[in-house]
Amino acid sequence: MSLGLVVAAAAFLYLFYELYRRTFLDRWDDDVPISLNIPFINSPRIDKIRVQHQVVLEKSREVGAHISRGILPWKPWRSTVVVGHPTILREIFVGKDWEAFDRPIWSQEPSQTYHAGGLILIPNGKEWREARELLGKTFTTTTVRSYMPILTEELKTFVDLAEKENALHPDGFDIQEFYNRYTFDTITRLTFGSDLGVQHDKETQYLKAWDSLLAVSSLWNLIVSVSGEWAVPKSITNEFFKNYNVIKDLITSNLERVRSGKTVDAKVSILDDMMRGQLPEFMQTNEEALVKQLMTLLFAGHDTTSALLSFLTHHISNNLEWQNLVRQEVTKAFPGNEPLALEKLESLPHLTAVVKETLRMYPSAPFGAGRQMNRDLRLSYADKDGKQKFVQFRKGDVVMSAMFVSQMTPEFWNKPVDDWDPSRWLDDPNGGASSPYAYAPFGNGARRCLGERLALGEARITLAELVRRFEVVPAKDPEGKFKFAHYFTGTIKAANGVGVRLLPLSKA
Ligand code: HEM
Repeated sequence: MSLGLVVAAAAFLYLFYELYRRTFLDRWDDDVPISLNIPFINSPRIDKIRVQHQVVLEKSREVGAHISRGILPWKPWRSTVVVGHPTILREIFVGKDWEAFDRPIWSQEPSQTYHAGGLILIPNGKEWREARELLGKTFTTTTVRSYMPILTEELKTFVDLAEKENALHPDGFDIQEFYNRYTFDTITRLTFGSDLGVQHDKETQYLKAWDSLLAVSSLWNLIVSVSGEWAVPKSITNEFFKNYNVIKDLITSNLERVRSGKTVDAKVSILDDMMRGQLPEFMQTNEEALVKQLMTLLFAGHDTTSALLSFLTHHISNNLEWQNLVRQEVTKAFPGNEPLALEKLESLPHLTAVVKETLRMYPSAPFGAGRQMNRDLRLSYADKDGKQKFVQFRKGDVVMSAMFVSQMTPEFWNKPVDDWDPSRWLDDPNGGASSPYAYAPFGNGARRCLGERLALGEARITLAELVRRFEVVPAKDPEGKFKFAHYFTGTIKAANGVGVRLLPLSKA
């Protein structure tokens, strides 16, 4: 190749890059560090894909910037802004422009069929408000308390089965696996009124179909985000709809049951409650829209609660001091094995502190629900030296609310953030954070998690029952098969399960 050609190629590349930079990279004109993301190579690296929440946190600590922007080189007009700074989180959740942070367009794509249109992914606007109002009625403090008979029954099954497993494996067993089935039975029963019995039989078609549905749709999403809908093989869509239809049939059969006036075991269900109210028009005229609202509850309320219980049990089993504090509090409030009641459990400070602290270190959905800008917006925040900084959002930008970052950044907390230390919550509702928006495991504002009271109720009642019956200690694990780690698949889970032994208290 002649020297002239090399010079011409270099000049062309330089001009191309300059044009690219000026047109795309400089257009944001703010203080947010920018990186060109190449999926699987630097963002997230393929070997780190399961711990991307930790990678984001580490990067944020390393550069001291708690907001960052990534762009795909071939889609430079749209950036993804990861926000872990409480000032901007506040704007996203409750600021005067909160509606500019809408749900993402991709949430309307076919790969999201099972819950697109459900409350989590429905765009801001009339249909979302109507759905939120309807479902909101089934998640008030009073309604959640009325779910106690179902919660108590499922809890009893869980404890019986865990006790049997414990007897079979004196060195310890994985309690996360049991939580997974317990929370699935609880949420399906509360939502549709169906007692699926997966606690007794993990091979039931429903749990299998649900797990496959989530796995296949993650794969589908991944292909779409890197290449586009055209690249999704037919085998994936077929597998998706096969599983989708199992869950859909379960819901529609319950819809028919409610419409024909039958209730299950004379117990309540969210579906029964919903159908007693006035359905918004868009759900009356389109049954699929109604089905999706219910599927969303299953999606939102299963993994998240199971993760909270798993991480809670991990820490309680490794911290007998706090376990004893919670036990003393529970046995004092419910002497002589009195039945547990949510009203009283909600007022126990140590129980509340351990749950809050667990959600600080392991917010089940570490990036919340994705958002996408429906218009341009420029916001300011102060860095740690009090200097004013700007972040420019452009229409179409994807925005991730990274509460995992704000909850784990030393700058925003007055005690070490890497320690599980529930005491930070005893005297301060903000846990010693410099802003009430540094802590947001359930989000905040108009789109705050609807199931928060239910999730907290399940966590409180389960932990209270466990610690008043057993001393919960770590599994004997010389080979490290339960080595503690967490991984990310939209929600976080304990990567190797949570190994425990349950020592009945009379013999402990
Ligand atoms: C520990 C358990 C849970 C955690 C940590 C959690 C967390 C979250 C988060 C972070 C959001 C997004 C908030 C935002 O982007 O502003 C959310 C939304 C939502 N969650 Fe939960 N969640 C949990 C359990 C549940 C349960 C049990 C249900 C119901 C069965 C539920 C139903 C919902 C719904 C319907 C939304 C969407 C609300 C809307 O967009 O209007 N969640 N949740």
